[in-house]
Amino acid sequence: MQARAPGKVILSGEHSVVYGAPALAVAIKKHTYVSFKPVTESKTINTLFAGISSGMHYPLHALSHLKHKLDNRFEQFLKGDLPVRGIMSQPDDLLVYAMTTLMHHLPVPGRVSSTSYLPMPGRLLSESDLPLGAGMGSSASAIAATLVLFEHLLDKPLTLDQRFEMIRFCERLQHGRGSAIDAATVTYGGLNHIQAGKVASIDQHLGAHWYWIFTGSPTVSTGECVQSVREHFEDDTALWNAFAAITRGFVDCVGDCNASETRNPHIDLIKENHRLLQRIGVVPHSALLLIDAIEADGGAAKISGAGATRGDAGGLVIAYQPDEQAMSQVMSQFPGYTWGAVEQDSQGACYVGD
Ligand SMILES: Nc1ncnc2c1ncn2[C@@H]1O[C@H](COP(=O)(O)OP(=O)(O)O)[C@@H](O)[C@H]1O
Ligand SMILES: C[C@@](O)(CCOP(=O)(O)O)CC(=O)O
Repeated sequence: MQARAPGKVILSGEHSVVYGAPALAVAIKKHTYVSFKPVTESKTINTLFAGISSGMHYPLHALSHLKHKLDNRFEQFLKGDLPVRGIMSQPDDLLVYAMTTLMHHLPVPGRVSSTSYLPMPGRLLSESDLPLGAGMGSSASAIAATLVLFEHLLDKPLTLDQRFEMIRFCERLQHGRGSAIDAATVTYGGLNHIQAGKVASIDQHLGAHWYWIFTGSPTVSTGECVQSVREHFEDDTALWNAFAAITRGFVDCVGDCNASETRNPHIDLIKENHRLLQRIGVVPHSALLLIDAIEADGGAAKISGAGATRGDAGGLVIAYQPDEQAMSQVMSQFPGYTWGAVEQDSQGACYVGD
């Protein structure tokens, strides 16, 4: 039994979304796959998450306790008594928490005690095309696939909106007070407009010429980056309005631009967006060199996601370059970076099969 969920890239609106501006993000054809194999003679959920851990055993009878413990730690985080990284003890906790949250939510006839929440024992496995902490939404993607998997297993489907809310709820253990961007894109797929926690799907295709480039994991977490930007720019309404205007520009032209013969307005919007991201200090020097090289060849590029307020790696960069050869040539000057075309996935998290 397997489910999968896409990753995402943010086209516009990172950071400004925190101050009420809109954001535009797209689900991409890079997936997390989560599967479950029942093991009847066992009494645990045995995790096996490729590239994440060598596996943990979670006794079924202790799952409710784990959930309460993590919920309490989140409260401590909210009070400022615990850093966000202190909420979970190990990376495996997140998907086990997601599974347990779903069980607790479901109406179980005659449920009288916490033991009636028990799921069946077995192996919970995952593998992913998404690098962790790289601005591609790996945690929301893994949570979404886990929820879909157990919804199917228990024959209790959530509505898309319920699933979106539950992903946001679980993701808070990893991201603290993050925005709805990741939960929205992994749930609904395609292009999404996110503002003040509300999501609207945009029935358009992003089109060609978009690229993602991974410039290495930032040493600073998304939460720290957001905090540092907040300290300096929280009250700069004019700045956040300028970001908002750019995102609205993207939304206005996203479908139409594909058919246009004239100079593509994406290029100017991305350049403007990049200048504003530089102003808030989230574009490290290495990313700047790459973006300058892409601009010199007639394209445009910007940080996608939190970026980094210190350290040399800037995480994910997205580029728009109509000339495919120019893109390959410029990337040959940066052999350390992985990159590829952004392929839109119109489908959100879904069940794959038995
Ligand atoms: N394939 C996966 N299987 C299990 N857990 C995953 C997987 N991908 C991500 N996670 C969870 O998400 C965490 C990474 O979250 P984070 O560093 O915030 O990355 P991102 O910004 O890509 O969401 C991991 O430590 C783990 O708890
Ligand atoms: C900086 C921010 O706007 C986007 C962060 O994106 P990511 O975690 O780098 O994918 C924070 C948020 O929206 O929660």
